[in-house]
Amino acid sequence: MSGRIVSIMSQAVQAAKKSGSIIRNLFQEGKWGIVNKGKNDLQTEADRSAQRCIMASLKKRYPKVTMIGEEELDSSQVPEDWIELSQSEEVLSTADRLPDKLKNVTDDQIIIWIDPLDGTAEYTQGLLDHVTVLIGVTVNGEAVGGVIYQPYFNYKAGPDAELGRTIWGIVGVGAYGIPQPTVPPSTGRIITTTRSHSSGSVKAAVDSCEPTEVIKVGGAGHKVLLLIEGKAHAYVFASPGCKKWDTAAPEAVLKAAGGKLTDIRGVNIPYEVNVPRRNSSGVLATCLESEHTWYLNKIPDEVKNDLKAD
Ligand SMILES: Nc1ncnc2c1ncn2[C@@H]1O[C@H](COP(=O)(O)O)[C@@H](OP(=O)(O)O)[C@H]1O
Ligand SMILES: [Mg+2]
Ligand SMILES: [Mg+2]
Ligand SMILES: [Mg+2]
Repeated sequence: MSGRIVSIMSQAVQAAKKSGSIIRNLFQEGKWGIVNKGKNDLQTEADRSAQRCIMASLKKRYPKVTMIGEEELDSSQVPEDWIELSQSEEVLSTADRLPDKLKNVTDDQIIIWIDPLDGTAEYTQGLLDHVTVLIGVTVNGEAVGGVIYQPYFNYKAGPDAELGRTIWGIVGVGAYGIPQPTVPPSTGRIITTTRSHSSGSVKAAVDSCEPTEVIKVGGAGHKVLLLIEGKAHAYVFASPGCKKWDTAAPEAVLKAAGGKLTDIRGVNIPYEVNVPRRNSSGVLATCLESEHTWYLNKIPDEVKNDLKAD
């Protein structure tokens, strides 16, 4: 089954774009449908509809692949025009560059992790460029492919601007959709972290890294985009709040771009089917793989010990 990963990724790119147009339509129509899932944890009609679009689309082509989405809902019945079966030519054209270990992968080795709307808190507050759609592809528990679609990219550029951009990557193939190769900011130590889910340990970990600037924004996808774009050096989140669907796609795209994402202790995040959904030991990501150890050594042991894996 050579090329399974490329095939899935090529449809995931298209499905992410389609779900982005559903998110924009719902926002324009003011259809909020907010449900409170827990403390500081909202779900909107856009979260639900985007997930149903992505799940139903990918399930149609890959019925045997395990798919895990953030929202608990049934995606078996969706409007016909939400089913996106097209494939991105750009992704397909990279098939001959796939590393050997990603060739001949079978459906039972793959999990697709879907965060239909990352940055929901910011979405409800009108901070629209913080929102991303995340589709991560993992093989044998390792993040290998990811799509980060930013539906409101360019939304401040005037009524004629084209909205949205797609960033995708496959480890060993490369990252696409960003204007230039990833390089960190040339000066300072710029750290990005949560805007809406802070805590004592989140703050302690950021402070220990001696930042010259802290960028507090919503969404795991958005924060990793800041790294890939060379706007921040590191993403530091010493909290158990992020889940596997928050990190799978960003981790893969960042790795494909030359960066690194692990938990706050430097341990790789596992993505096998039975793992707890929470990333209970936090997130530490850097623009460059080579800078990861520096940040890891700065995180206090108390913080590392407090954030034990489930
Ligand atoms: N304390 C917490 N409780 C619930 N979700 C949390 C959380 N901390 C982080 N998250 C989730 O992790 C993602 C990134 O968070 P943040 O923007 O604060 O960095 C968000 O995903 P969603 O918006 O997809 O739910 C958010 O809900
Ligand atoms: Mg959520
Ligand atoms: Mg999320
Ligand atoms: Mg979400």
